[in-house]
Amino acid sequence: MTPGKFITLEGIDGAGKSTHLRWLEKELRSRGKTIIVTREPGGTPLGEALRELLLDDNGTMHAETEALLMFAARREHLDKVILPALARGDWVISDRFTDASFAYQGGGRGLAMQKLDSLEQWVQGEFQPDLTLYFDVMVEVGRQRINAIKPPDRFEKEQDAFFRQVRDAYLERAHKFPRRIVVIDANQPLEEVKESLDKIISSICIC
Ligand SMILES: Nc1ncnc2c1ncn2[C@@H]1O[C@H](COP(=O)(O)OP(=O)(O)OP(=O)(O)O)[C@@H](O)[C@H]1O
Ligand SMILES: Cc1cn([C@H]2C[C@H](O)[C@@H](COP(=O)(O)O)O2)c(=O)[nH]c1=O
Repeated sequence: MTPGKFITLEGIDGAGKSTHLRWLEKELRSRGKTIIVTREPGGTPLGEALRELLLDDNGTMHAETEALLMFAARREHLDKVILPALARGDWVISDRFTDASFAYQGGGRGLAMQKLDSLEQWVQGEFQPDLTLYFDVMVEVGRQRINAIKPPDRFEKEQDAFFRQVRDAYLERAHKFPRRIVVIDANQPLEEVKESLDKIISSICIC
């Protein structure tokens, strides 16, 4: 059996991940892959309950509590969804994974990256996505897109300075892991982003 692949999509809020995830799912299905679409925080009943607490716009929590809950949801997600699907030979596409913890809790909240390294090691060992598509967008553009569609959640209520730190941390991750993380310019119009994505999927030959 051909082993499955694990693809993650990352970016600041409003970068366009969810929009392009739907396109990617369709594209890979048309190539005969069995696709499991999931998200973080979430993806399991417990993870979705944690997501509600984490995104609740009236909620407050210590930055370390936030990081621990993200990794707790991830442990469950790996155990119940991601690893079993990959073992069956399915492909898994996740709207966010561990890079988001480094970007939001590390970059945005300022938690020590070594603490996140330890949590990562504890929860997933050496396991990493086969491919991460990072949708890079200017903070102002992401915010405009989000504001146009829904009221902000607890993260989306953060100031631009927070999102600049998140974006910088994502770019640092992309620099550190150039073979895994592909940067896509998501400031472009939808069709152009889709074309870039199409080229990447074809050129990296993950199929
Ligand atoms: N390149 C683009 N040009 C114009 N509009 C876009 C582009 N990409 C996405 N959008 C629009 O921006 C809005 C937010 O997109 P989407 O929900 O895909 O972002 P997201 O990265 O998943 O955000 P979040 O992380 O907050 O869920 C949607 O209305 C979508 O149609
Ligand atoms: C996995 C993960 C997520 N976050 C943040 C990033 C987003 O603001 C929300 C999820 O909302 P989305 O609409 O599904 O993008 O959660 C985080 O801070 N840390 C994480 O590890």
